[in-house]
Amino acid sequence: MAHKVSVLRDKNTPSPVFRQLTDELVTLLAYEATREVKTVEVEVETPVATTTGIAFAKPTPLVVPILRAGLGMLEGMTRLVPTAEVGFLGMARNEETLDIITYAERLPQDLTGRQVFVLDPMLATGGTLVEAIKFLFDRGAADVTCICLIAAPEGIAKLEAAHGGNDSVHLVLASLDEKLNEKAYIVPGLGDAGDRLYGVAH
Ligand SMILES: O=P(O)(O)OC[C@H]1O[C@H](OP(=O)(O)OP(=O)(O)O)[C@H](O)[C@@H]1O
Ligand SMILES: O=c1cc[nH]c(=O)[nH]1
Ligand SMILES: [Mg+2]
Repeated sequence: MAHKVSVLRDKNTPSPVFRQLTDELVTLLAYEATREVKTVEVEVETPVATTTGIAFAKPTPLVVPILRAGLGMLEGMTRLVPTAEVGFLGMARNEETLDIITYAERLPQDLTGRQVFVLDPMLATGGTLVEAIKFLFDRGAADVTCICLIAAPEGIAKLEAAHGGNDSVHLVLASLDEKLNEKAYIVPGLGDAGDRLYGVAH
């Protein structure tokens, strides 16, 4: 995993390779993130006999990539949990004020009892994830697991302060980096994940 993160960080890694590596990394992280997913026993008919298998418990788990950069993680996640449902949140950080603007959402109004898996490669100040988690709990989510590639200690601290007491909030990471710079970018980080994935058109 560490090797993949190193290539991801390299500013000379072009978007197609960056996308491929993001996809591979999230599948590795998703394995860890879904260890606690609620399951139920189901009867399975094999070509030979009837047996007991397992399936996701209802309500179906919900995967929520945070646009733009979270989208780069979606395929890798749905490859591991193909029967999960997918909802979308579009959130952007104002680079001057660091305020978070939620500019799009396509999510069920009622998330009562649902296990939600949030996808976002970067946890910098924590503003985006704190807001996203609040949004999901406000709609009734039972449990939120955030899958990120890289985090700064400042972002972890903000998440702890906002949701630390809630043992239904979980975080899975590929790398905990050193700090934020004066522009609130993660150091050493990988730059702006959305730009690295999709080019600079924002
Ligand atoms: O922890 P924070 O300080 O909130 O920063 C992290 C957020 O910043 C980046 O998104 P950005 O706002 O650049 O939008 P993008 O995903 O469309 O690039 C990244 O994808 C995270 O969502
Ligand atoms: O380093 C950072 C910080 C915020 N958002 C990013 O995409 N990268
Ligand atoms: Mg983003």
